[in-house]
Amino acid sequence: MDSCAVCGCAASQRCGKCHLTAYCSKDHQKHHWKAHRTECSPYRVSQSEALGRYMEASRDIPAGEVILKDSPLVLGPRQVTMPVCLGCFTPVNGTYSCTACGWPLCGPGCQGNSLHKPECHLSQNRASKVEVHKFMQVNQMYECITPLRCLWLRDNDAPGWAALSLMEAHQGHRRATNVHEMNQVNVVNFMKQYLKVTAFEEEEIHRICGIIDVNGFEIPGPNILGLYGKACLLEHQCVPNTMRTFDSNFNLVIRAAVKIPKGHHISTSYTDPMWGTANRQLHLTTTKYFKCSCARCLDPTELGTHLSSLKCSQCSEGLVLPSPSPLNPEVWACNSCQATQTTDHVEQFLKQLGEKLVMLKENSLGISESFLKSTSSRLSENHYYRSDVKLALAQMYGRGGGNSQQQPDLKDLPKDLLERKENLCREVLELADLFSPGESRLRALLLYELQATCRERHRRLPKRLKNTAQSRQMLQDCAEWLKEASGILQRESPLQDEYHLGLQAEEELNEVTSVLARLR
Ligand SMILES: C[S@@+](CC[C@H](N)C(=O)[O-])C[C@H]1O[C@@H](n2cnc3c(N)ncnc32)[C@H](O)[C@@H]1O
Repeated sequence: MDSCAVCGCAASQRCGKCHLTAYCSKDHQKHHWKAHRTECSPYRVSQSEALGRYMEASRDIPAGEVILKDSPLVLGPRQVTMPVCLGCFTPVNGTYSCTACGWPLCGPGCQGNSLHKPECHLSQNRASKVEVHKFMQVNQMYECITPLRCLWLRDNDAPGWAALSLMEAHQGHRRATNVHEMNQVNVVNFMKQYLKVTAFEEEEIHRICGIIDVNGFEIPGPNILGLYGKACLLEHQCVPNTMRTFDSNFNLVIRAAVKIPKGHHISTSYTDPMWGTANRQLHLTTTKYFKCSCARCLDPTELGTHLSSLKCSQCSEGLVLPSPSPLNPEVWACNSCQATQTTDHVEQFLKQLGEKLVMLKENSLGISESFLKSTSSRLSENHYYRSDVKLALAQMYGRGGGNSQQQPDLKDLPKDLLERKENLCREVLELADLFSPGESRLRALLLYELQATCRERHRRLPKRLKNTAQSRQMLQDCAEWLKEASGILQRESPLQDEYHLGLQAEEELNEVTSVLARLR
């Protein structure tokens, strides 16, 4: 039974807005409103047959508002990882191991790290210490660590275990999959046979593996997976209305990316919003066990962008789209001449192109441009493969350095390539704003590149044109883009490169502002 937020007595009513704070009577609720209104959660938890539990806005939420800050219930290495320190997650090479259990650590400093406690205790049933031999490559021994940290809650943290146990595991769907088989070998059998951990039933271990897959958040950068008791309730949408960041303590912060009106569902993206429909669906069905049927997924044109469309090889104008629906394409058909291609043929073609794309090396400007040229007659202009390459090029042009070929710095970039960089930024930005609306990380990265090209154009102007209204406006735009980019990027954790780019953007903003002040 809940207890009343005012007197602590048994409470049978809840705040009608957030559905979280409880009261014993209407009087106590009224009395508490003055204090509660500032903290009344902007979301409430609802439930439907199609979604299970989900969050909806309990009032209008303005863009940028923090909806939720959630501390991790469990942090552990991702399932597929090379050996990392089980205290701080940095890669390890075996030079130091925990003196109690034998799992490699980065050094004695991490031996007392409380994160390492579960597997350290649970690995001590062995007659000898754990031995890891395979470093600097994926090592299956680590697949058991995050499950062990979850299972540890059962006997050591009752509220944490209760929160974890409420999470969706999709056990029924998982049972017939390869993932279940792999979990049986690498987690269940490994725990029993190698670690000699016998305190958990097989079914319980599988359920935890399901909970990790369905609810885990990958923390960008340091190879960590986190489970969060509240944020796990966020539903997926292919055009989400929130953005998420992690602070340096791995707390998850969810902000409204756009205004979310009262009653609207609050969503995040479980995939990369810049992927095409088939790839997003594949990820969702194989790791989250549901088919997304949002407006974007149901629209063969992906909201008019043609992110997944091909160009017709039979006629010169048409685009080839999945038909009758992207969720169940029987064929791919040209929207001009109606010529069709089998789904298998399209998948095979995209698979081969995808393999080529993976081979494009970082800093290979020429090869990336050739990829765009060679695919221009086969893929739609915005196709996700092309957009991926355009994004890479937008960031590469003017970066300088480079490994094999020396790439020019921005100041030495020929005029046509400076223009090319600017156009690429604008093209990808349009897609990013549509699929990750609001203040997304991708928008910030693109604004940073865009302002760099625009400032460089200003720098190249002859002296007499540097102080016209038009050229001052160029710098004014740069200042606005830098301000927005630095604000977005500095919300990231200082553990991430993006945060440091945010600091750099702020410094550059100061430079632009002082140039503008001198010009006026
Ligand atoms: C991280 S959990 C979200 C919370 C979950 N609904 C619950 O009740 O615990 C992810 C699961 O929610 C459901 N879900 C989330 N977004 C969905 C969507 N757009 N369409 C259908 N199901 C969705 C799926 O079952 C998915 O595996």
